[in-house]
Amino acid sequence: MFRITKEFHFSASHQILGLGEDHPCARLHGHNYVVEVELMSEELNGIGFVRDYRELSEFKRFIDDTLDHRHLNDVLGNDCVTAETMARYFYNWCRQRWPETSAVRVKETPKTCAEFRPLVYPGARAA
Ligand SMILES: Nc1nc2c(c(=O)[nH]1)N=C([C@H](O)[C@H](O)COP(=O)(O)OP(=O)(O)OP(=O)(O)O)CN2
Ligand SMILES: [Zn+2]
Repeated sequence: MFRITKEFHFSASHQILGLGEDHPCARLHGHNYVVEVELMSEELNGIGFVRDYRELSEFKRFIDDTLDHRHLNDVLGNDCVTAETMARYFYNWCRQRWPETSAVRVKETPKTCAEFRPLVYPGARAA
């Protein structure tokens, strides 16, 4: 099995409501987000790629156009924008375009990481 990853970076604000008032994340704050997209395949295409990293530039454009330097609660339309919910949101976005997508990780800080990975990897053939 082959596995490739590519990182994407953006900055945005959010506020997690429903936490106690004394919880710092209930206050408006921001992160320099790092999103890591993972693709897996048992086969390579004729070039020897799981998929050309350059094809993932569409995800970079999506992030820049819709999320970068924005307030995530407004963009995503809810007040529970956690690293976990973002990882699932990004997974679904990537999976619709690239069937080899196997997981997405979201890092809000250098010390934390949330991953969405379906329990059963649906599998995909190389494009
Ligand atoms: N399971 C989750 N826990 C928390 C999330 C999350 O998305 N999922 N988010 C936050 C905050 O939004 C933010 O990420 C702060 O996290 P925290 O680790 O508390 O960051 P700090 O830099 O303040 O941590 P230090 O321990 O002071 O370094 C909180 N929890
Ligand atoms: Zn936060």
